[in-house]
Amino acid sequence: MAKVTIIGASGRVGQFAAYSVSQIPFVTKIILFGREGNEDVLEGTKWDFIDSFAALGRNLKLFWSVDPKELKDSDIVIITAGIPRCNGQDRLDLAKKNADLIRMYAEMISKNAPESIIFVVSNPVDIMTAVALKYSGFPQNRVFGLGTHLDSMRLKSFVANHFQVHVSEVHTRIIGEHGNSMVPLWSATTIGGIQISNLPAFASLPKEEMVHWVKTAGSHIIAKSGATVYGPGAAIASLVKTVLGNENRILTVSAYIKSEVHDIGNVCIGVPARLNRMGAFPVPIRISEDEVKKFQESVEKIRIVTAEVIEELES
Ligand SMILES: NC(=O)C1=CN([C@@H]2O[C@H](COP(=O)(O)OP(=O)(O)OC[C@H]3O[C@@H](n4cnc5c(N)ncnc54)[C@H](O)[C@@H]3O)[C@@H](O)[C@H]2O)C=CC1
Ligand SMILES: O=C([O-])CC(=O)C(=O)O
Repeated sequence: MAKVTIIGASGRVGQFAAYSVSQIPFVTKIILFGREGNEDVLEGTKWDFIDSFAALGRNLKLFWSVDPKELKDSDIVIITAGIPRCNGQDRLDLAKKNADLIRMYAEMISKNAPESIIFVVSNPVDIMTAVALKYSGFPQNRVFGLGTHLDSMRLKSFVANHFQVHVSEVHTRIIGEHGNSMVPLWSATTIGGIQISNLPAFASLPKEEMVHWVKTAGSHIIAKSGATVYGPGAAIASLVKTVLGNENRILTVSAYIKSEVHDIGNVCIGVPARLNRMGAFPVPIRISEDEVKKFQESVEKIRIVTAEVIEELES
């Protein structure tokens, strides 16, 4: 039994995330939360969802609301509200615009659902996670972001295709910024449990092309169809299932690190974290020298923008 609230439920990502979350068997209540003025969209979406539940034989309660009091007793609140980037923009270009909104929602959640877990999706997700952490006042484990989970899934799909294996045979991850400075961890990539560099086919793996694709996947999709929707929605639901199902899986989310990766810390960024009913717990890891260097660069980039955004919010 779990209650999930989706803030930004009139938007593209919010809607498909809500739909994907509605397929998790133990989710019994969903609130489609939106801003005033969007009541019609939320009402229409609610009835469309209810039709889908009838068709699929799902039995759960689903409401929409613009009233913060309805956040009460949410187990997890997903924030998808915010401006998306347009063709040609970088995710970081959204930082200052979306920060005010995330601050407002973090304070709202803290007041109305003080025991919940906050799951941030809005971009730039690492910085918005830091804003949500600061203004909710929640402990670090109870605020995390989608981070590089979707990037890791994108890479996994390419690697599986190259090796002609099922995606479940591939364990790989990308850490760092959900953006240009992301760092693929080949040192932590296995296929069927075998370290990828021990497989002869690794030599012909077009690693640079693959990583380039992962870095540009979002902008490519936005240029062609206007928005990324199904990838993020499914990735969001799989994290919600992991958290609320207390699965203790290790997935790569944006979380506050202290010193888990080679003593680098005091920032919210994509790292492997154990996810369970208490939230996200970064796992201490050791990676190759080259990966540490790139991760450090990614961290410093995010640290600077996070500090600028928080400074502006405080002024
Ligand atoms: N972290 C990730 O991997 C991903 C993040 N995103 C991010 O998610 C966010 C939403 O993307 P889409 O759903 O495509 O956008 P959208 O434009 O379809 O929906 C935006 C939602 O935010 C709400 N919103 C916008 N400005 C608001 C304001 N001032 N006050 C209250 N609500 C406001 C809208 O009402 C709507 O519900 C964007 O920031 C986007 O970049 C999207 C895909 C993946
Ligand atoms: O690219 C975007 O702006 C949306 C996003 O974060 C993604 O799909 O990775």
